[in-house]
Amino acid sequence: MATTVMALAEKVLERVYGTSKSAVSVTSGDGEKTHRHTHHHIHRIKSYDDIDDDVYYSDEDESSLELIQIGAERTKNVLILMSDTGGGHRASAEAIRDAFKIEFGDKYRVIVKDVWKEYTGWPLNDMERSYKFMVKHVQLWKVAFHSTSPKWIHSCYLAAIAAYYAKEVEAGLMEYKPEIIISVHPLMQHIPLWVLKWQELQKRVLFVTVITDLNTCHPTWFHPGVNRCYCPSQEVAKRALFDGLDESQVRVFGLPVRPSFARAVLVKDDLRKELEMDQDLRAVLLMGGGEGMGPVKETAKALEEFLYDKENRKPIGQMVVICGRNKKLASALEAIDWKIPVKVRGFETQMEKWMGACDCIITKAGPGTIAESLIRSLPIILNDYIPGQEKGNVPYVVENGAGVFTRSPKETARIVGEWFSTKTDELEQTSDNARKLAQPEAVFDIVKDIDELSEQRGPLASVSYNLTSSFASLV
Ligand SMILES: CCCCCCCC/C=C\CCCCCCCC(=O)OC[C@H](CO[C@@H]1O[C@H](CO)[C@H](O)[C@H](O)[C@H]1O)OC(=O)CCCCCCC/C=C\CCCCCCCC
Ligand SMILES: O=c1ccn([C@@H]2O[C@H](COP(=O)(O)OP(=O)(O)O)[C@@H](O)[C@H]2O)c(=O)[nH]1
Repeated sequence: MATTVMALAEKVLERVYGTSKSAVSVTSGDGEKTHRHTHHHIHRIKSYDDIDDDVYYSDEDESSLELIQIGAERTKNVLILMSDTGGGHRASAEAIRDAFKIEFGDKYRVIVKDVWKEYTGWPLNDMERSYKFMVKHVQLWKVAFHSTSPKWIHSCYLAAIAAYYAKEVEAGLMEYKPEIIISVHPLMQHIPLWVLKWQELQKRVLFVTVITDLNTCHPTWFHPGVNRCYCPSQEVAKRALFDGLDESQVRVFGLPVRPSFARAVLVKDDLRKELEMDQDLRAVLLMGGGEGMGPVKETAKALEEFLYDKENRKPIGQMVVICGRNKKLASALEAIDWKIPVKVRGFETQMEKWMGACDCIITKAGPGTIAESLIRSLPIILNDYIPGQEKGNVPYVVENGAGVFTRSPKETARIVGEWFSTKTDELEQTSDNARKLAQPEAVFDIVKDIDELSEQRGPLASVSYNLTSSFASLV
């Protein structure tokens, strides 16, 4: 069934492209090629057969058109496809970009893009809002996640979308002339790969997927047409093999976390001074992903009770609450007159510092936050998860002894209270287990493997966009 649908999808694309491929680009009055965005910006770009070996154009920030002079060793373009559905995909994309820079300097030019948002129309360009709505109405997300799991169902949806937007996606991909495309999002395999296939670029452009879910990920992550599929855990690798990927395509290095987490040496005492926290009291970090989701307020109130020694009228711990983009939550918490030292913060850009300054963390089961906490050896209390992709993160943490799961704010606060008083040994042991599970080098292993793959393809000259039959024939 799935094969039939894939074949149908290809037919749809064939229809879309047909024989006349002139709709993507138009020729301006002066004879130069121009290229039209769905945003109605018109960018002047060179067609690929116009590109000579020494010079190419880049308009990375959309406003400036810069001319890049290239020496003997040309910089390779890497395009990372992501979407801001949750905070994790962007964090992983930025981690990969930073690791490329650290490992290879100017050898690669890395661009992080939400091609759906920038180039297509509804509903793809509005995924963030739709996703937020769906996870708020959690049953709706559960049905959408599970009902789209069979390959033939999601292939149908994606083929329908491709029929509308393949050309726009193509324009988005081609604008950056990538030699390497990295997808860090479950819905960014199929359509880009179809586009590459139809442009006969599949053999020249390296396409890899970096999965950012630790266990029960959606099957759209797995596409047999990729050069590599980087899985963060053995559980995900098993699913990839089960879904038809070959062992040679699969690598398990861990979830990519920003180098500022992986490589920085941070001293707790210094961090507490810098962040103006109490120097002596143990500290708990409370958060709910990039959007500040889950029972954060209730848990903060319960923690206040359990971290206050009523007999001696003094706190036994302090608390940091990071609300992410949830401004309503931040202002509600700021208005409270706390009995213990509390820091309420909005969206923080230096999470590694706040994590480094604390002794344990309470969070929903977001994979990014979990991987970062493990690197900082933080015992984890998971207090919520999004059905589907985050469900499997709970056993991943609990069965490895790196934390516990409870939905009850009171129970959560009781555990923290004990960790900070009578059960400090348990806190230490859980912290050790967390450290053992951490994979701080994952992001570097991933970029090194991509570099190796790209080197195996030979010098860039042979990969350059010297196209005669494919995209060049569009313009
Ligand atoms: C009775 C039948 C009803 C069927 C209704 C189905 C209608 C289809 C509508 C929606 C499609 C739902 C897609 C499900 C596939 C999702 C794959 C997945 O795992 O997505 C996860 C990401 C979010 O990333 C996760 O975020 C987490 C934190 O929040 C965490 O960080 C984790 O690591 C991340 O992986 O979700 C998305 O990006 C989904 C966005 C869906 C928005 C839906 C809006 C509609 C827009 C376009 C329709 C696209 C339809 C394509 C369908 C393809 C089928 C898969
Ligand atoms: O104020 C904040 C809150 C969260 N994050 C980061 O956002 C990501 C959240 O990803 P996760 O997968 O945990 O959950 P999501 O937000 O995708 O649901 C992690 O890298 C966090 O460190 C951040 O940088 N600043």
